[in-house]
Amino acid sequence: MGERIRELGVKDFVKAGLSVAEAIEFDGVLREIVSLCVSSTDIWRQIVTRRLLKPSHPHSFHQLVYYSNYHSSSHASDYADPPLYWFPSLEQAKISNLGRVMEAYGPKLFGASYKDPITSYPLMHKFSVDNPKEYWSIVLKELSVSFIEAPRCILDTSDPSKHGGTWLPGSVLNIADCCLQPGTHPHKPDDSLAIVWRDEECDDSVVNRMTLKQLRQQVMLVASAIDATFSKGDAIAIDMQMTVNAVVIYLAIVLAGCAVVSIADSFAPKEISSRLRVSKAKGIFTQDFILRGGKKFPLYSRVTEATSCKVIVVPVTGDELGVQLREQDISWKAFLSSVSQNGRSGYSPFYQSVDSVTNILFSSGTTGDPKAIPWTQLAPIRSAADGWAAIDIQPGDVYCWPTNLGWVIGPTVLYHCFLNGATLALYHGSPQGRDFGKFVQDAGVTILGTVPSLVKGWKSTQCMEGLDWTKIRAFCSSGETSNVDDDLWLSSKAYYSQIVELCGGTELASSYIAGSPLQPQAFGAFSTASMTTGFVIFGEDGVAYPEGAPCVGEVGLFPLSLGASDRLLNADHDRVYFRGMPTYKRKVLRRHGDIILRTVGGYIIVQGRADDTMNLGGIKTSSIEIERVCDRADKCISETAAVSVAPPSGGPEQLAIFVVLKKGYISNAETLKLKFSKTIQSNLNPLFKVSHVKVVAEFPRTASNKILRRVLRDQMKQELSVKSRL
Ligand SMILES: Nc1ncnc2c1ncn2[C@@H]1O[C@H](COP(=O)(O)OP(=O)(O)OP(=O)(O)O)[C@@H](O)[C@H]1O
Repeated sequence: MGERIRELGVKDFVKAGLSVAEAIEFDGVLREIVSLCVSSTDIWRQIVTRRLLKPSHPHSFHQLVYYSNYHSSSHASDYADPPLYWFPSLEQAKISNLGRVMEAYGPKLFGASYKDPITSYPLMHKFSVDNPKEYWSIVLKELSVSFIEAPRCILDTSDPSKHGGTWLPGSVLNIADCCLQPGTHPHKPDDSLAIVWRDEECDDSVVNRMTLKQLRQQVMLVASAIDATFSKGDAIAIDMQMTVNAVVIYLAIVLAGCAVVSIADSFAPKEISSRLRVSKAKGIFTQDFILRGGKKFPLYSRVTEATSCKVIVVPVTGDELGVQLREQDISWKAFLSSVSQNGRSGYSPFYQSVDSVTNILFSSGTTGDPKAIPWTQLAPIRSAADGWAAIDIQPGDVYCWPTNLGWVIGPTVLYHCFLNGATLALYHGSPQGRDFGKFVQDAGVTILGTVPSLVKGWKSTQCMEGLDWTKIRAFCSSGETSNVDDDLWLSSKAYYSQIVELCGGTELASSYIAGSPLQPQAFGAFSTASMTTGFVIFGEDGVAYPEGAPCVGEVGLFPLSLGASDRLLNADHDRVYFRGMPTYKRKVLRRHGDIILRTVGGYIIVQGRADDTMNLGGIKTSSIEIERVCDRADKCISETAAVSVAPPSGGPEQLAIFVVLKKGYISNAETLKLKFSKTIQSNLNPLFKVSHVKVVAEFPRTASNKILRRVLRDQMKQELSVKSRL
């Protein structure tokens, strides 16, 4: 293991971009480390613990060290554990949220079996799955959640038709009020910072700040205005950038006992219209324009094309609107001025049962039409608990995740912050350029959330070079499979901070697999099922593989889950998530549709969606497995998408690979076909044959940037059928 790193010398380091003096110094320390360590993992652990690799070093140098160290351990077997890049320290583990709770409760719960938060993590996880009532009664005390009427119990399983269980029955609360009230545990005084933000094109000005008290006052004012215009229970949409105003409006709608309809600001009128129709929205908050990358894009006009219902229009900059309004619509300023003097002095939150709907979200639609998923007040609690355990969000953290309230991450981030006492950091502009990175630096962001395509862009344009991101103690990544090399780049920007992978679903209000601050981490892999989540991996026969066994198959979630959906507005919930699923220990499993691989050491790698699985010559494989090796087949490749298609004349499925080239590179399908064949045959399976390669300018994606492989598959099918008719 790691023999390649033992062969590296000063010359190699200089070639990878270090100065001679730096290279000599690095070589000296590396030689000492290598002579002391037996395994690649130990070598890497020493390198990162001693902070030998610096954010200022060129990426080529980071690559040289990482890949030389882990070279021979890759592809050792299909189920080998992935290389580790991050390791928890016992000291840190003990002050993490979950570690602290484990130190307090561990000896009582597990007796002499309890050792410490790292060693005993598997025990604690199992406990949370087997005893969700006890786990939740501990965690609820850690979150900023208070009930006006306490729940009768944590979980009631007496109704067999409710596969997911009845959680916190009888309880009454207002979850937005929980976000806005000060508290001592978590530490959330009135003068703590609730939001910090910066407008685009104000990159040299100080970061704006809003305390919890100021946020509460603003939210109450908007909630009073909502009361004056709408009725309790109304669905009210938000189609805006994720600005401070959007966050205030979101919380105000919930505080007023209405339901937010989340619509991403990138949608076309048709998509806006269908979301408003499905949710029966009574009104919509929007902006006159969107400001992104210095350009203004119309938004109000898109919304009016979609609906005749009342639109409340927030100006993108300043106080005045840049558009003429329809008769039924109203400006933000006029809307706020509808509040009487009385209404300005305070507001009584609308307390309602825990299962009332607070938000209607839409899944991204990679497998079909987007599903309209109602979030009750349980979903925010679940989201916050997930962030508490997996991301270890704490008071004092400054948490930034560029997204939109129309994607599950949007509302998730709000609850992550406000129910855990962290500060939300918002950049009012595009996250793709250096300006965003400067905001991250200036705001002192400690947790930065990402999606893989964003990281790919930052790395390839090198726009973040020279910025100081070393306050970041954890990155997060979600939405799509991340790319190992992009993550190597990202993590290196903060001396190899952890990247917490999260994979879940809008309908779960959480992740089902995640990283953990209590376990060593590997790029692009998950180290655990999220707390309280149990699952099995089952084969095509529907039979579950033994617990913990290395295997690959479809995931089936244990059905009991606080915060997971129990209804859909535009589809049959039972049919979508339960019908036709295998049972395990006499309980029907919940469908999630992901194909996952479990390694010998229990790491999990997402292989894609069940519908993206292909059968190549009788061997089942997944798109993502193929793309992982093809992405690295040549320097000219930006990304690849693999699909399989049945030829028009019938017969076995054929493998087709779509390629997007890096800017400024050229290549042709034939050359790439040879390269892909070679790398697939040597890294995956000598029997896999690449039948078609197509270079395209970009991939079709969902509005949230997920590759639509079903569209590529249809496109290839069509091309093949045209060819066969010629
Ligand atoms: N970190 C991640 N790594 C790999 N895949 C991920 C990750 N995060 C999310 N995903 C993928 O996204 C899915 C969840 O996305 P979402 O809830 O928007 O539903 P969707 O499946 O894309 O949409 P629809 O249900 O409408 O088809 C996961 O099941 C998984 O396939």
